[in-house]
Amino acid sequence: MQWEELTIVTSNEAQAAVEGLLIEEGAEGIIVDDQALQKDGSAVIKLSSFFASYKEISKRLSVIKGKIENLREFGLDPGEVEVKLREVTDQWSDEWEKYYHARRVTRYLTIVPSWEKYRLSQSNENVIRLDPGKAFGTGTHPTTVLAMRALEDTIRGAETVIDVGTGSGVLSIAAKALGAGKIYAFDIEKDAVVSARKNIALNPFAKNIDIAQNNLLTGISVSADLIVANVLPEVLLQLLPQLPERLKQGGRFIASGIISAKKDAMKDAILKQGLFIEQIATDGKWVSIVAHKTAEKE
Ligand SMILES: C[S@@+](CC[C@H](N)C(=O)[O-])C[C@H]1O[C@@H](n2cnc3c(N)ncnc32)[C@H](O)[C@@H]1O
Repeated sequence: MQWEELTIVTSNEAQAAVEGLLIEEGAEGIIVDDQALQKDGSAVIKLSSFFASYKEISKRLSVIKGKIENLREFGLDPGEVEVKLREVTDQWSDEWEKYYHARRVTRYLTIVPSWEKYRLSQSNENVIRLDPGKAFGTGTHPTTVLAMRALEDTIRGAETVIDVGTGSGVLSIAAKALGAGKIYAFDIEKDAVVSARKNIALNPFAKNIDIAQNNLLTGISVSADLIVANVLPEVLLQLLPQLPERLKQGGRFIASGIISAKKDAMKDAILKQGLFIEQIATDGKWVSIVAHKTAEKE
């Protein structure tokens, strides 16, 4: 198969955000070189991302460059950005598999690549099998891990869950492993829906998950006990006004994908929807927030 390899050199602090952008543009995989150096010897991050040729990513280059420059508005300095595009025919996925191994990402959840053999080390460990067609599909990104930790703290059993921006489906599968009931998973990207379906099929316990292509919760009439969304802050801001109607009384919202510079703005925006913040967690420069609909005793 013909691929286009888009290589972006950026700063360490912008790495995760640029990865997020590449995923949203439809990258099928990303290889991160965190040992790269610029000509002057300063440390940089080199992200090699792979796109199917038919996606004609070359037509999106100026948009991608613009989005990277816009990260400055979110308090992230992408440094001196270099962007290169070339055609490749080799099997990048062989390369990818070298970097991706089983990892216990939270107390109870372990992510295991679909091709890797794995023996449980503890009886309370839940294994999630994933085939990372997309980089966020690895389940090991800090924003995904924060969301999974919040799911562990929140799920008691049988909750109806909505997963907004499901990507590889990892959070829906995690919610199932933790005992959730019915799950509705949505993503704006058709490829993500396909990838989520495949990953759900890899995990036989993950039954009762409906997946559909949808923009946020527009046109959705389900009410949920729990809504989880790991998406970029600007997407979270669009989602917030839809939450009060879709959450049951006492229902919870888990927001992840928040860069720490945006934490206070996000808290304010959540409070404006009449939700109450009950937990804020951080991992490096990433923040997750858990909020609920009805005030217990604040
Ligand atoms: C950062 S990834 C998270 C994937 C996965 N939930 C995880 O935690 O690893 C964000 C996902 O949100 C999706 N997304 C972005 N904007 C969206 C929108 N307006 N409606 C639904 N999904 C959206 C993207 O396609 C992408 O799959």
